Amino acid sequence: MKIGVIADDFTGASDIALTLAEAGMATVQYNGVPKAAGASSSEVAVVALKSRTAPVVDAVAQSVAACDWLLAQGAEQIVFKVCSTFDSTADGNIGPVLDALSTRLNADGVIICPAFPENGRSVYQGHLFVGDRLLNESGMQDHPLTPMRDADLRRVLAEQTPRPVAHVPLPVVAAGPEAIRNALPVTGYAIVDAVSDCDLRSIGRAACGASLVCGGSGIALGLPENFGATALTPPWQPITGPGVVLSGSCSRATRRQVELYLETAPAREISAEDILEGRTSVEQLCDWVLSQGVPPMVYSSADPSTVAEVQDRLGRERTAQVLEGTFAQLAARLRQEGVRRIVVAGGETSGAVVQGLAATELEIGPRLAPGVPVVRLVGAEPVALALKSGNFGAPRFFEAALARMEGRDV
Ligand SMILES: Nc1ncnc2c1ncn2[C@@H]1O[C@H](COP(=O)(O)OP(=O)(O)OP(=O)(O)O)[C@@H](O)[C@H]1O
Ligand SMILES: O=C(O)[C@@H](O)C(=O)CO
Repeated sequence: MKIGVIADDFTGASDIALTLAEAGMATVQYNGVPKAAGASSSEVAVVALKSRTAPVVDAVAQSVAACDWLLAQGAEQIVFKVCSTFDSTADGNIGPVLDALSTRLNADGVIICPAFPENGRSVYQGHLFVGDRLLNESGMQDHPLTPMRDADLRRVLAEQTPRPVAHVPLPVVAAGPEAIRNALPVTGYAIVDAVSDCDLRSIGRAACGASLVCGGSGIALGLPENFGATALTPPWQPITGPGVVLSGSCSRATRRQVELYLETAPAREISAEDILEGRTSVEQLCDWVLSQGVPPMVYSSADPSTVAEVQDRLGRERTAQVLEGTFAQLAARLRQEGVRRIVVAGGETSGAVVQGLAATELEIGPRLAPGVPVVRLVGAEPVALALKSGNFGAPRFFEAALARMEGRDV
């Protein structure tokens, strides 16, 4: 194996798996740290963790276990995949996980760059932008689990680690891989600016031979060339059968997608309180989904003020547990009942659904949108999944994804 990726959430895992698969590397996504050896034919293994919002000690333990497994499979380089909006809680988890991985891999001067220009994320003067807005004015300041209220990544990371955090500015990046390498500090980390894919390719070349790099999926754009890979479109065998959309994401892009899908398909909104007070159950939801013709949608997506009120009443963790648990159980039941196409919106929601489906391994198919591949849950009855990050995808993503799963375009 050439590249081993540790992803801090499940949509992020399929995002970077797509980048590496499109660059021509044989890529498999594992959900959680596998118990056995991986496929010997794969060049990239992406281990998807649900560690972004986990307590720090758990996030560190899971990440180090993933790293050890990847090293045991022969990984030559480890990538720590974080969100392109650098999502982290007040306690971390990016800094503490990076510290543990750096120690494990004896890495210093580690490149960190979450830029993903195709989806509007760029890093300039050490600050993260979403489109033309600073991160803390992009909507991410209201994220239900990881509100991002500072766009200066040097400061955000410095609060999470005792190690020094340096900065490699854009003019150095523009000067090419050698200039970037020369600008890396001898200890700690470097936030590296990037505003284009060309910058990311240079950064990838600069990372040739580095034991550890960290970023969004954009960080992987330039890495495959270091291993002699050439681009291709991952193949896809259509999967037909009943479909469903499960949306737990409250991000702006998802709320628009939900709004538009509501115009064309049957939908049921769920709330943590309805579930806790017995007004909604997994059984009822399952029966309702199965009785629809057009692939229906079950969603909890709500605006920031509704989310804040619910979290005040029930607590952030309890709300997340109840909603994610419902989506996970519902997905498992629906699969048993023959549902074969599942579109999931939201990273935490996707993690819960994939765990509910007990999916240990996913094959990466072609892109449905930048950062979102269609993936196949392998088995006697294969299931097509789309694990969509909250802010990714065009307004009519749900409909398009369900069609592409069965080999149609809309
Ligand atoms: N109606 C709701 N009320 C309160 N909280 C909610 C509601 N719906 C969802 N949430 C919370 O929002 C979280 C959504 O997180 P999720 O990671 O799935 O979406 P996202 O943050 O938009 O996606 P990504 O991480 O890919 O950007 C849920 O885990 C839950 O805690
Ligand atoms: O990098 C991103 O934005 C996504 O892959 C992701 O991790 C969102 O959860």
